[in-house]
Amino acid sequence: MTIEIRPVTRDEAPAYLRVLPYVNGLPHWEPAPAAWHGGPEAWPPPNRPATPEQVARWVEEVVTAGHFHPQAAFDGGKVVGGSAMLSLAITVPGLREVPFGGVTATAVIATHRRRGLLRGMMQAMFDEALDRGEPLAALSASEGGIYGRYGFAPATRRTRWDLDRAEAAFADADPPAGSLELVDAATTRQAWPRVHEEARRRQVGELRPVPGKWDGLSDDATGPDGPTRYLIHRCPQGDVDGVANFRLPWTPLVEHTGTLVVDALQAASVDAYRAMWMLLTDFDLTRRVTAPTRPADEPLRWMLRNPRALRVTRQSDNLWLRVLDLPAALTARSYDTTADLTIAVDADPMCPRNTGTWRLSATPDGATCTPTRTRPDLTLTVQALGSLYLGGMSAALLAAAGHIRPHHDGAVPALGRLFRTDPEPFNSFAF
Ligand SMILES: CC(=O)SCCNC(=O)CCNC(=O)[C@H](O)C(C)(C)COP(=O)(O)OP(=O)(O)OC[C@H]1O[C@@H](n2cnc3c(N)ncnc32)[C@H](O)[C@@H]1OP(=O)(O)O
Repeated sequence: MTIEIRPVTRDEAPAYLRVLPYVNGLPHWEPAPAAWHGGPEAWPPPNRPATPEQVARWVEEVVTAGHFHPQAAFDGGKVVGGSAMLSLAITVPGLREVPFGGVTATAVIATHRRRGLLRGMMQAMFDEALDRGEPLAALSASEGGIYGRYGFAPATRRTRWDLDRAEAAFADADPPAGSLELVDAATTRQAWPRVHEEARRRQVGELRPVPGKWDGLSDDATGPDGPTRYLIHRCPQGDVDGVANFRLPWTPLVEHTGTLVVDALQAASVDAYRAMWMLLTDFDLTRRVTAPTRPADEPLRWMLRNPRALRVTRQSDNLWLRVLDLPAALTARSYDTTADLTIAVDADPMCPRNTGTWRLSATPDGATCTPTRTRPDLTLTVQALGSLYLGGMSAALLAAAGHIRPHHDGAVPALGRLFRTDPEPFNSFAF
């Protein structure tokens, strides 16, 4: 078997797409209970294999979108695996925007798995991302056991929670300022980009969406999931500052009847956030609300008279991060404290320039990161650095798990103080 790994030409794009599970109708999410997806079901229903018209439409998107960079593995000229990077941007500590390569649309056909094809494509994508000046890579992992070996590690979390309507009383029941409106999909397609743009600039971990992200929203009912309904909030001046997509799905299971599912909710103000949740948690003829893709630290809990009523029913990793260019990444974010720390990174064969000892001199105004020969304060894996980068992971926890090795007392607390951010990083959607 001679495998060739290289970018995909326009003529090869249909064959690249057809190896992908979401195109050929094979499972593309891990089944429960370890599933990373947020839906209430044990395993999401499979897609039907794409029609030739759909493939033709996606080919146009793949080859014409400047931000889409596909790679494929060829065996005897036939596409047997594919992966792609999207050029995106993420909000990092200091509320700065940093470009990154988002790994997506990845698969190797069943006959060619476990032979290093994904490793080969990943290496090609890392090299291209570095050439484009993207110091980070990120992804959502279909399975938790695959991506650590390429240097990725969980950097944000997401939770699914349930709240029974009978327990959803708010501690402060006064109506928030502004007004709510139930709207159609066309209005929502306009509202989402505005609200998300405002919110993502204030939330570490949030992503700049790809063009057309909300174009697919519709008012059509699709099967038992029911049509998506849309809610917006306007501030007293009339501007939209909150938006939510929710459903009232039909189910044959008595225990799931009367469930209102909030698929997405984003607010650019506290009033919009509180007003939307007040309506959605007290919807007539429902019993409970379930929200599948929410931050681990949901302010709603602390708005309730009974905070315990909001029950987390699934928690999983969300965005996995990989530092490709260590000095560029560490100087792209800011730090709340002033500190000098010397960190050594274990061997990183896929991005060898990361390996070595680095002196990070951080202040709230900026940081420098330069190679040094001095004795390090601590040694860590590139995975630990990926988990720490957005400020959501405890350095003490990673040290206790053996991913950080301090060389003197005080090194791990100093690292923790330097990297931690509040609130916890969160990305409201994947790519
Ligand atoms: C970011 C996303 O797009 S998520 C979607 C990912 N796609 C899927 O899950 C679709 C179904 N799965 C697949 O198509 C393939 O299994 C892939 C793409 C995940 C992996 O492709 P492969 O070419 O088999 O991976 P590759 O051979 O490079 O694997 C490298 C290592 O990962 C291991 N590995 C790969 N997949 C798995 C897995 N599912 N579970 C456990 N280990 C795995 C291999 O055994 C190998 O181990 P080694 O480094 O110790 O030798």
